[in-house]
Amino acid sequence: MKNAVILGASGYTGAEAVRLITGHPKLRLTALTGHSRAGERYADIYPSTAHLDLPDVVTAGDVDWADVDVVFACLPHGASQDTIATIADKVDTVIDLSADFRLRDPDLYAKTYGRSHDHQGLLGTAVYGLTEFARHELRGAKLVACPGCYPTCSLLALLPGINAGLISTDNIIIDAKSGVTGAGRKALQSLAFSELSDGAHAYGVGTHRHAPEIDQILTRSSGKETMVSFTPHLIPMNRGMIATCYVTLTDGQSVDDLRAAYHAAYDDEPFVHIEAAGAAPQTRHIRASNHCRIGIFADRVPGRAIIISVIDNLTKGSSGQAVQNYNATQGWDETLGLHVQPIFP
Ligand SMILES: NC(=O)C1=CN([C@@H]2O[C@H](COP(=O)(O)OP(=O)(O)OC[C@H]3O[C@@H](n4cnc5c(N)ncnc54)[C@H](OP(=O)(O)O)[C@@H]3O)[C@@H](O)[C@H]2O)C=CC1
Ligand SMILES: CC(=O)N[C@@H](CCC(=O)OP(=O)(O)O)C(=O)O
Repeated sequence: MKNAVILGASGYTGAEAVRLITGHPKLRLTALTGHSRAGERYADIYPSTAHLDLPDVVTAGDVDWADVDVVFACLPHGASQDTIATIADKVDTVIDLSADFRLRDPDLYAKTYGRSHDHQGLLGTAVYGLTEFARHELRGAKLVACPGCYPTCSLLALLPGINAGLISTDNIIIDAKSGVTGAGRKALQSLAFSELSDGAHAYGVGTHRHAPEIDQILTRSSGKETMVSFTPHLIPMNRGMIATCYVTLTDGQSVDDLRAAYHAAYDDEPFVHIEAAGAAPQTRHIRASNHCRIGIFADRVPGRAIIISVIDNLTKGSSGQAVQNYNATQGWDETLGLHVQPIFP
């Protein structure tokens, strides 16, 4: 057994990490941290866990780091890099769910996140953990930067086509929608039921911080400087996310070629599935699971295709992928702890 600590266990991704890790056969939770909720019983924060024997919530400063093997950091960006810098040499592995170690260029990080990156030595050691495309680097990694939820959903939809040279890097358009848990558990007027329960809106139009993250990976994969058009929306849904990607096929390529490339990339993957031709993926088919479903369509505009991807933002989009990444660092079966089936309906 490995001893695991969850930083930010009082938040939504932290709670999802608790749900998954308590079902993991090789992980034992030894500490849970919070910020404003430190000092509380975990069951008072999440009553659904009352039947579990979980540690009380403490601050990161109160954790006894002796014998801790792995830390799942479910903290806001900024707080995450500062906290990880104080513990990285005390534990074997840090799996960071925040944005702090995703962007390779510290200047781009500062521009995107409005603060400096103060731990650039650590930044240089981080592996970008989009598991399906990072296995070799993940094995033995000490610090893993889990991708953002929108980048996970979008990149799973785009990378097989980009890697096979079937999709042009020009004019990629990503239209994405997220459930409200994507914004975390904080109490904000803009996240109130009365503000959100019966409407939808775009946000971060032309400016969202996940666009440079997607650009970075597509540029690295294609070898061509790539910039995507990316617009996220908030929709009245609790958990789940959908990314509809409009792409141009490279000369002479067809949607059948595209489908063949996606099957080649994903048919052996435990968590990524291609829909039958003509079928569109639905968020309710992956709800509360680590699965991603992808639909591939010809556009009515000749030479263009539409690729649609769905994930659960709290599972494949954050804590599920985090557990999958830890399994990969250890060389374990990647599905350990992740046999949670989609909740339906
Ligand atoms: N929600 C999602 O779908 C996804 C989130 N992420 C990323 O995961 C991270 C966590 O997100 P999420 O769980 O949604 O957020 P929440 O707001 O739900 O939880 C944040 C957690 O961090 C703690 N915290 C807040 N401020 C500080 C601080 N200054 N120092 C230390 N701890 C602090 C909170 O403690 P307390 O509640 O006790 O105050 C809470 O435990 C973020 O970086 C987010 O961007 C990534 C992918 C998807
Ligand atoms: C609905 C909603 O607000 N979603 C969040 C994304 C959550 C996420 O993945 O953010 P990180 O990059 O910080 O990990 C947002 O758009 O900022």
